[in-house]
Amino acid sequence: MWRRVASVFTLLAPSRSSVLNKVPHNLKFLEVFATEVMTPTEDGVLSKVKTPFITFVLGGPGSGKGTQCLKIVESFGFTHLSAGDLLRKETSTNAKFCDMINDTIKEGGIVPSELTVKLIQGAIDSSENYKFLIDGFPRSEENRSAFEKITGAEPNIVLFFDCPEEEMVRRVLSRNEGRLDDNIDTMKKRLKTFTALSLPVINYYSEKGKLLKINAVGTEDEVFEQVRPVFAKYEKEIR
Ligand SMILES: Nc1ncnc2c1ncn2[C@@H]1O[C@H](COP(=O)(O)OP(=O)(O)O)[C@@H](O)[C@H]1O
Ligand SMILES: Nc1ccn([C@H]2C[C@H](O)[C@@H](COP(=O)(O)OP(=O)(O)O)O2)c(=O)n1
Ligand SMILES: [Mg+2]
Repeated sequence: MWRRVASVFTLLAPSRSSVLNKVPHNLKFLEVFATEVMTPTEDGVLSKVKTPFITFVLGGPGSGKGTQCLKIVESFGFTHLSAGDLLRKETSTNAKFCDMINDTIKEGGIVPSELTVKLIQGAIDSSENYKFLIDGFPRSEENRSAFEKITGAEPNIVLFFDCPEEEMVRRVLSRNEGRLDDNIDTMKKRLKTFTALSLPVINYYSEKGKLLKINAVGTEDEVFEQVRPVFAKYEKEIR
């Protein structure tokens, strides 16, 4: 019998009730790509459960992360969680943080990690899926360490969309989604933030051997032809 583990974040952090810590503590199951575990149900019967498969999707602003995530969802059935989308949604539902989030986004900064991790954790926990694309996160070492500390989890793989600055600027300025950060002043600040805070995270995963670098220049389909084999390789873990 298949069932999804109750909550991703209960798998590794026993003090919190979330899917990631339903599996024995410190097992580092995400690194060994285990996708099924035997877990006792309330009546004591052992049943197979799927463990989460987490992909971080990184790249500068306008590099095409969101666009490629939609294609990955279509082909491989992932749930797409964009940190930016979660924060923008929060501005319409949470009056307390609305101004802080909007100001940070407009200034090209990064929202305090605790809030972003909480939103990601909540979205994972309320999903029935077990495979997730976490898009635009972690964007700083602080983001990364907060995620690890709060959830006890690590990504299975990390995609990095590598795109020249001029191309990112061109794409952002013609994105036309009415976003308050899609203007040249914010974009300049975002590129500085990317270099100063996000590139170190990308280097961290590269050194760990988890980074899969994708050339983001080309048509959407051409870029996806580089992405597809990455997930095809993990077919056993994500089917
Ligand atoms: N390969 C591509 N070539 C040209 N334009 C693209 C490509 N991929 C995405 N875009 C466009 O560039 C803009 C930014 O893409 P998006 O997916 O929102 O990037 P990100 O999420 O990394 O900021 C969007 O208007 C999108 O339609
Ligand atoms: N981990 C994150 C992700 C996004 N944000 C904020 C700051 C970012 O500039 C905005 C927009 O992020 P989003 O991923 O939607 O932006 P792009 O798709 O890369 O253009 O949200 C954040 O503070 N922390
Ligand atoms: Mg995006």
